[in-house]
Amino acid sequence: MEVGFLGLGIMGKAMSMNLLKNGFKVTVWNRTLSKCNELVAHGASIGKTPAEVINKCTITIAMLSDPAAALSVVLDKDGVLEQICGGKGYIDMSTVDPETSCKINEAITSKGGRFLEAPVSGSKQPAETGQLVILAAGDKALYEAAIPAFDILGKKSFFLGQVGNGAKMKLVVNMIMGSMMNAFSEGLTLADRSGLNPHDLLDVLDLGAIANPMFKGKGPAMLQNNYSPAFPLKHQQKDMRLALALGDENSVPMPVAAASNEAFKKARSMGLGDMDFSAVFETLKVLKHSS
Ligand SMILES: NC(=O)C1=CN([C@@H]2O[C@H](COP(=O)(O)OP(=O)(O)OC[C@H]3O[C@@H](n4cnc5c(N)ncnc54)[C@H](OP(=O)(O)O)[C@@H]3O)[C@@H](O)[C@H]2O)C=CC1
Ligand SMILES: O=CCCC(=O)O
Repeated sequence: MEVGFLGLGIMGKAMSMNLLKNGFKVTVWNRTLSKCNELVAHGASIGKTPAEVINKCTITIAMLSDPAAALSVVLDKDGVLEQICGGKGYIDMSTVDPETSCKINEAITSKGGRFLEAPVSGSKQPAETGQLVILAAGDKALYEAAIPAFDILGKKSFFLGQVGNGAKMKLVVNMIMGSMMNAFSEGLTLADRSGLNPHDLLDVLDLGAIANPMFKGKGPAMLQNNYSPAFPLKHQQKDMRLALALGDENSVPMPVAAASNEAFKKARSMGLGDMDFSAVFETLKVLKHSS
């Protein structure tokens, strides 16, 4: 199967590499074109523009940073829209809001193309090992055509109905995750400041009802001030902001998420946006120094 792939950041690089290693022919494009070189060394072809990739491939996947990037790659000059047509499918796996996804759907389908949104749960390592959870919605026939690729990329795919539902599910999940990361950071800080060993807290948490892979995976690195980015903090803050907007639209009070968003904004203002989202822990250390 031949697929196009637009966006070779942390996730896109790992996902397209995984497709290549599993026998797919892949044509890649990235805004910073030099990032295509490593994929080419593993057998990928390059498209010089998104339009060129769409022209070559029946199905093209995108994994881009945010709503502005997702819209730009479709609508701007040399973008997806210039070449999309009947018989071609476009799958956006970026995390965006439902409105952005609906706009892209309208643009693609107005040219006769098929559209599926398919954001993912899971980070850099699950992307490398094909263990993502795929939250698809939109064109069911395109979903079925993409299953061979989804089976490589993920451990489970959900089809959630109409366009927007995948985006909503992803935002709800990441809203919970961002709030948990803040509670975890506060817990580690409280343990330390009240005279406990935070490593003991990690052990206690791991044996109880709130044990989870995020605490287990990120906790030891956080205690070493290691925030090597798997999920960049700027993207987590973007997801909190988009989830809060979804809460506004649906009149859902979300004081916990709102407080977490403020903490991520503070971390961004401290220059931590490109670090892993667990670097929100650093915002609490600032309080210590200033007290
Ligand atoms: N990292 C993670 O753990 C996860 C991330 N996600 C989501 O996946 C998406 C990608 O994340 P990730 O790979 O971590 O992000 P990165 O920041 O590593 O990569 C972002 C990608 O978007 C491209 N890009 C940014 N702005 C534009 C633009 N205006 N036009 C064209 N391309 C643009 C970048 O190109 P360039 O190289 O030129 O900058 C790069 O390819 C995000 O929506 C994120 O929320 C979802 C699940 C997990
Ligand atoms: O959007 C990023 C999600 C990261 C994760 O699920 O670990």
